[in-house]
Amino acid sequence: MKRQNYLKWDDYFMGVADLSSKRSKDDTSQVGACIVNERNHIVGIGYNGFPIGCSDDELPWEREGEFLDTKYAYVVHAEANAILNSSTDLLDSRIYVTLFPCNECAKLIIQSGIKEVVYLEDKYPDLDMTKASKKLFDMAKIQYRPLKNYKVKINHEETK
Ligand SMILES: Nc1ccn([C@H]2C[C@H](O)[C@@H](COP(=O)(O)O)O2)c(=O)n1
Ligand SMILES: [Zn+2]
Repeated sequence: MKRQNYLKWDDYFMGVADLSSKRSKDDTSQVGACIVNERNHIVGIGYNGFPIGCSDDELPWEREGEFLDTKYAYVVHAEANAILNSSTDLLDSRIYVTLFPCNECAKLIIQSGIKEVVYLEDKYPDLDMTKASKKLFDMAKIQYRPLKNYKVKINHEETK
C-alpha cells in the first residue's frame, strides 16, 4: 500500500529552507531560502550571512546603534544569497523562505523571474519595507502565500 503520510513538496522545500537557516550566525533572526524550478528541482539555497571573505567574528551582529555598528550595513539576505547561488535561469521558479521578503529582496525576486513566494513567518507586517514588498509583488503579479501547518520544524539545538 502507498504510504500516505509522506512529506509533501511544500513541507519538503520549506524544510530545506528551514535547515539552511540553521547556518545563520544572526542571534535574532535566522532566515533560510530555497528556490525550486517548475520540475521541483532545487536550484538555489541560501541563508542570511556576511559576504564571502567578511569575517563573522569581526563584523557586528547588533540590531541597534550607529548604522555602521549594526548587522544591517553588512548582511546579505537569505533570498539574495539563494538567487546569487542559483545554478540556472530562475524564470517561473518559486522561492520558499522562512521570513517574508523585505523590499530589497522583493526587487531581486521579481527581476530574477521567480513567480511565487511561499513563506513561513510574516514577522514585520507593519513595517514600510514589508508593505513595499507586497505592493511590488502585487504590481508584478507575483503570488505569495503563507505555508500553513508546517510541521517539520528542524531544531538542531534540541539535539545538543
Ligand atoms: N527577508 C529577509 C529579511 C531579513 N533577513 C535577515 C537580515 C538580518 O540578518 C535578519 C533580520 O534581523 P532582525 O531585524 O529580525 O533582527 O534577517 C533575511 O535574510 N531575509
Ligand atoms: Zn531581504
